[in-house]
Amino acid sequence: MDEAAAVEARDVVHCYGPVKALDGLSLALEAGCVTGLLGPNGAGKSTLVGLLLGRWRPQAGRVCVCGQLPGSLAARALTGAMLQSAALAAQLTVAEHLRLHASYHRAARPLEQTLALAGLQALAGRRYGALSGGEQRRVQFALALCGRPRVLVLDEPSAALDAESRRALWQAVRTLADEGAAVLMTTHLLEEAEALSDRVVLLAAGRCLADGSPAQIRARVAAQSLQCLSSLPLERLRALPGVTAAEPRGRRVALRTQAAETTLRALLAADDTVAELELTATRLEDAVLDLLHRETA
Ligand SMILES: Nc1ncnc2c1ncn2[C@@H]1O[C@H](COP(=O)(O)OP(=O)(O)OP(=O)(O)O)[C@@H](O)[C@H]1O
Repeated sequence: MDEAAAVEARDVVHCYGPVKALDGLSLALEAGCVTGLLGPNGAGKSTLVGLLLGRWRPQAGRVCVCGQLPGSLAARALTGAMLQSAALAAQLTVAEHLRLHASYHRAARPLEQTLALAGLQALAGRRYGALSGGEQRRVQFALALCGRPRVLVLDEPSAALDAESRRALWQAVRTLADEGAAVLMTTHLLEEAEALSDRVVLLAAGRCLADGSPAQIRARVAAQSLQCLSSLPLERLRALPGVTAAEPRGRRVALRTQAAETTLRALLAADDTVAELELTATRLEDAVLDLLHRETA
């Protein structure tokens, strides 16, 4: 095992009856790095999170958290987690929850610092049950970070957060990584993964399909996106040279192309009504869709 890694999974296989959720997955997470864990529904992301938290053991392979067995007291003391749902006592206030949780940790963060990182200063005295869904998510985030974890697992942390809270959460996650935490974040928001992740791991069918910085993942798909108003039907657009996908985007159509200039020439030759033309570089979302498409093709 890699002693320097904050988390290491090696050759992990995990099955639920006949369903192979993880199929020989190996992954090491470094301190100070935010890793975005991406993948379609059923890819195995939550299974990996469950293994890191010691909820279950792999049927084959090994998982270590800071050299400890996941779920052990030592590993739990070093891990903070924000899962997709949490059952917290409705009658306790935000500050009471945080004080209680901090009391489990030897080097817990001061309450004011935790409140500030999660944007909860104004809500410290409010009962948890009287908070909105997004505010409750921020409390769950605060609980995950209050013990100064060396490994922070965030399972779809932005779900239910408004745009401003989401940006604030991203900033807080960045601060925690800069302090040295190894952060693993699952998300379906590729904009979030792109904005926040130092590294992106794309899972599909329990295996790693791609692993690299957002820029490296984008570079694996030498595609560009072309949007325009066109009178051609989608089938004609899909058949243009270089085009790998065509789909409606509001009034316009979005084409993904491997050869932008060639596609553009053919498009203009075939349709003299083309308007509102816009050519953009590949976003992480396009690259991920392309990689998944190639896998299933
Ligand atoms: N408790 C369970 N019993 C049986 N099968 C399960 C169980 N939990 C997960 N699975 C199956 O294991 C596979 C991986 O599921 P997992 O929840 O890890 O995926 P995921 O990537 O987290 O998906 P999502 O994005 O939908 O949350 C899926 O095929 C799922 O149906």
